[in-house]
Amino acid sequence: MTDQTLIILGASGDLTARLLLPGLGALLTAGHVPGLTLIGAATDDWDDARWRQRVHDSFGAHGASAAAESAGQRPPATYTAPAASDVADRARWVRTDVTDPDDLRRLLGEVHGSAVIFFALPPAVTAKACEALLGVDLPAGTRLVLEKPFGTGSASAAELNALLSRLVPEEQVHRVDHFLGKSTVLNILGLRFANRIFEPVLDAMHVESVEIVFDENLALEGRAGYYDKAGALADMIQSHLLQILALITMEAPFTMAAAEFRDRKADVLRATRLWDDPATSSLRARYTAGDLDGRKLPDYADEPGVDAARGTETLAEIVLAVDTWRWAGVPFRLRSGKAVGDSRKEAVITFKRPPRVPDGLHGCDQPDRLRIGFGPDHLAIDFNINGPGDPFELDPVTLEADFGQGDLPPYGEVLRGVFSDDPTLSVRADTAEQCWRIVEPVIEAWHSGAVPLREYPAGSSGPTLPLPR
Ligand SMILES: O=C1O[C@H](COP(=O)(O)O)[C@@H](O)[C@H](O)[C@H]1O
Repeated sequence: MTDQTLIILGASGDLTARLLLPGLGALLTAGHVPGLTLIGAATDDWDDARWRQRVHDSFGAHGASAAAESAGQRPPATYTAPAASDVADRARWVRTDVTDPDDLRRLLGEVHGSAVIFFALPPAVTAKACEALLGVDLPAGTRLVLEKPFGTGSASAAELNALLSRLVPEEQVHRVDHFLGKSTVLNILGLRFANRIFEPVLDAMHVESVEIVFDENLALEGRAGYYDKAGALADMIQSHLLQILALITMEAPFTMAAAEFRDRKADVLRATRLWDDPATSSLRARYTAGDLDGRKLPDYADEPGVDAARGTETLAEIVLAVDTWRWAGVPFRLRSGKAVGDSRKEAVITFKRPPRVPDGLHGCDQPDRLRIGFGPDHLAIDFNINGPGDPFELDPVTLEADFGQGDLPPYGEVLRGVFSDDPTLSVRADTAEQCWRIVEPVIEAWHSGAVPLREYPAGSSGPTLPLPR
């Protein structure tokens, strides 16, 4: 493998310390990316020593634990293996205005081997940095890695895509969605396409509804600068939860080659739309002061850095239709909230009732369900059997299995794809635009005030929408 240089633009930020560097540390510790040089770049007046300390800290046990725990995984002891320490010891800080072509040219002069440029920047700055890069010769094979949110709507995503296509070929653009690096999310593929049991009943004939829920008991956690501009819809649904929907609904690719896998995901997202009017198919709400796990949380509007007038939602829910032969008529509820008391992170496929239960079998009307947990990672099947006691009295049972954990935390998995030039787990240009297209009627209705901003006390379960029948 040739030497590579990872340049992080916006390297002094929270994303770099909290997720990116721990993921990188895990990857290096697992023996990937030999010969890596790491360069941090931002306008901050840091030096190599300060950056190296940041890298060491994030590679160390604390950062590693945070990354692993947020992935619902058991934290490994440490990521400061010699290979990771060595990269941290040699890391360089290059003070850079990422919107200035001269600065970027100087920065790229430091590249050893091929370059990976990670934009750990807000969307507007990312676009400016890409424009500045148009005036710079990029080393052959340069990969560009972009974080969510990718644009702020389908038009700005299309503009950014057009800009990126002038810099490098699409296969060298990696739009990161770290949920695609979660082992439990990727397990959906094995569950669906490597078994005979489930796939034949995953369709509109057998499935009543599908829920994809990511309710967290985390609140704002000091991220107002980013979150207050994004909100729950863009932060979680437009990005991560639509990727999960694509994995649950896509047709089987012939091979796992990036092009085929991404084609199948794109097919199904193109067929996805809001179920009905945003007034009935979307919900937005914001937490007010409350108690959560013994912590007193302030009203979201009083959190430091929040602009209450912006009306940002901390809980969003939408109901979608997937207009394919397989799924037409099945409602998909996508929901995510912050500061929710009952932390629930799962996809639940609820099956229709059996066409007829024989007279004389009685006592239980629980529908069959397949539940895929995203933290902790597990799989459960709820169904009815005769059970103990009266042999004609039905009882609900649950078969459960814990998914084995992946070797790497989600950011490590995604970065592995970037460094090995494999875009399978990255979001393709057309898909990024489709994901905005799907939520745009909701955004417009929310902006026009057609859907009121509801409230829920922090620590409560928050409001929900009735599912269409
Ligand atoms: O990208 C994000 O994801 C996290 C949830 O993912 P996890 O891997 O940390 O469980 C979410 O808390 C955050 O708001 C969002 O930006």
